[in-house]
Formats: sequence, structure tokens, C-alpha cells
Amino acid sequence: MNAVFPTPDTADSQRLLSPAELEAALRDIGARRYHNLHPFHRLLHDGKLSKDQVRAWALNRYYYQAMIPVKDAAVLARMTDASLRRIWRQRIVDHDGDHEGDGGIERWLKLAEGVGFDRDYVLSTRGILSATKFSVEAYVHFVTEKTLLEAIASSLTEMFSPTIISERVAGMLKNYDFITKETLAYFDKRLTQAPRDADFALDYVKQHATTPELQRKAMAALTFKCNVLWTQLDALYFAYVSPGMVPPDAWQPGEGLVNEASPARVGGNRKMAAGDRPRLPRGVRLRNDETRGKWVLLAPERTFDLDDNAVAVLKLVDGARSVADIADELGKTYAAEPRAIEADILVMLDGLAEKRVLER
Ligand SMILES: O=C(O)c1cc(C(=O)O)c2c(n1)C(=O)C(=O)c1cc(C(=O)O)[nH]c1-2
Repeated sequence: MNAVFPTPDTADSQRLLSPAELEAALRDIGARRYHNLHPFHRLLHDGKLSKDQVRAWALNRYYYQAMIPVKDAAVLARMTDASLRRIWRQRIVDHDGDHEGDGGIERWLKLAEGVGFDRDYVLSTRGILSATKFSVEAYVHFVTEKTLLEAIASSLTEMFSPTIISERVAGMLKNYDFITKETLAYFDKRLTQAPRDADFALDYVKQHATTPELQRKAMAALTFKCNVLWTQLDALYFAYVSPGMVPPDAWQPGEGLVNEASPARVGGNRKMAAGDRPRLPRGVRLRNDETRGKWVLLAPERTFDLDDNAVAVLKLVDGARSVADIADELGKTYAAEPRAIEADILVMLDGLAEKRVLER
């Protein structure tokens, strides 16, 4: 979606924008770069992730939540005006609460517990991806090192969060049987806190970005922050969706959970990942049924008709090739982007695994 006033190009960026034009330019940055557009969020909200992939999100996002008050304390420390500090300090109270057991961080811990985590494991931050930590810490460094205007402008992603939060809560409640309203209670409060915070920050930026250069800096700060959010999802996608490369020491499915079955059972339930090497179980064969002119999967006492796409994939399923390898091969044959078809292949293979005619 293009806003009426797109981000100015170099020629335009010499000109001082009116406050309304600046707001439109900031909104346009969100329309193009906010993390609602990231493929990981699409999968999360549409119910396309396994429970373990949702857990990976909850665990990593905890680090963001836990560091937000550290970030806000750094912003506060730069404010020489008591009336500004009085307003900004509310953000720290929102996340830390007024007493033990209260506040946003606590509610995020409840969310993590709701998907099965042991609270102490989450608090330890042991399994969090290094890339998540780097992104979040870059945000803290940014507000410490840049001007106060840039620090405040970098929080403006919150202008866009109510929409994604509503979409996320509705999508997750509808699509995952292990998600309850109580688990997602964190987001209830954000729906009022975020607009309040964003309105204040936007007014501040519109009032204080009084030269073309300051306006450019405010826009750059918001762009930077969109990237802080985006790279966290890139890291999750890479480790837990495709190619499924979990770095050493990062959380592995089965770790840090309460009352969960043995890792073997968790592994048995989990969805296929790009690094898995699927194979047909004993007794299941791919056959060309010549009388019907169809390829089928023959299992003991059962036959499954296959469409052309499934046949193309299953011809490459040999227990040696990974899902990513299969996507690469098909990408060559069909001149398609392998990572795009990989997602479709994973859904198809999960369907067959559920019917027990495919295994990892
Ligand atoms: O759920 C979301 O998508 C989302 C996005 C953002 C954001 O846009 O930065 C924040 C939050 N949630 C959030 O819960 C939160 O406390 C928060 C603080 C800030 C900030 O930059 O100070 N952003 C966000």
C-alpha cells in the first residue's frame, strides 16, 4: 500500500515537510517495512507453524520484552526535562509492573508458560538465538548513542502494532488448539498502551523534527527499528522453519519444557523442517497405476491418489535428500524460487506424515 506521501527521495528530502507530510512519510515506512509483512508472522498468524515453532517465537520474543524497559530507561536517562520523564517512565511501569507478579514481562512469561516452557528456563535466556540478542541489543545501543529525537522516533513502530496484535490474537486463537485467551493476555493491555505511547511519540517527533535533516533522521530511526523487528523474525525463520539450522546452544525442541513427554515423543509429533530427510516407511511404495493412469502411494490396505505436484516431490523422497534439497531440485526443473516452493512441500509432506505414509 502506498501512502499519499511516500518517503521522500533525495531531491525531495532537501525540502521541509509539513507535520502532516512527515506523519504520512513515517506511516509509509511502516506500510513497507513493518514486521506484519514478514513471512514468519504470516505463518504464525495463519496457523501454519508447529507447536515447537510457536514456542521458539515465544522464547525469543521474551528477550525483546525483557529488554524494552532497559531501552526505555536509556531513553529516560537522556531526558533533561522532568515533564517528559514523567510521561516516558510509564512505559517502564507498564513492563515491569508496580509489584512482583505484575506487568508486561510477567505477562509474557505467562505466555511462554502457556505454550509449555519452564519459567526459569525462559528467565535464564539460555536458549535465545544470538541473532535475536544482537538485534535487541542494537536497539538499546541505538537509543543510547543517537539523539533523543531519534531515540523517540525509533519507538514509532508502535503506531502499527495494534493492527498486527488484533490479527495475531484472532489468528492464533482460531488456528492453534494449544493457545488460549489467557495465554495471550499480554496483548490485551498493549492494545491501549501502544496507541497512547505512539501518539505521544508521534507528536514529539512532529514538533521537534524542524529541519529536513532532522526529519530524515527521524525517518531513518523508524526504518532502523523496523529492521530490528524484521531481523528477529529472519533469525527465527532460518533456525526453526527453513533451512532449519538451529545454532549451537540455541533452544532445541524438547528443551526447557514443563511436564513434556520425552524428546523422542516431541520429535515424533513435530512438523517437518527443511533439514529433515523424509523417506517412505517400510511397506509404503510409490506406484504408477497404469490401468487408472495415475500415480498412487500404496500402503498396506490403503491407497492414496496423488496429484502431479505430490508425485514430483515423492519421486525425490529417498531418505537421503533433505526437504531443502528436494526444493532445490524442483526449483531447477520448474524454474521456480526453491525457498518459495519449500513451504508448499513442507505442508504437503506434513499431510502425508499425519497419514503415516511418510516419516523423517
Ligand atoms: O506485538 C508486536 O508486534 C509488537 C510490536 C512492537 C513494536 O512495533 O515495536 C512492540 C510490541 N509488540 C510490544 O509489545 C512492546 O511492548 C513494544 C515496545 C516497543 C518500543 O519500541 O518501545 N515496541 C513494542
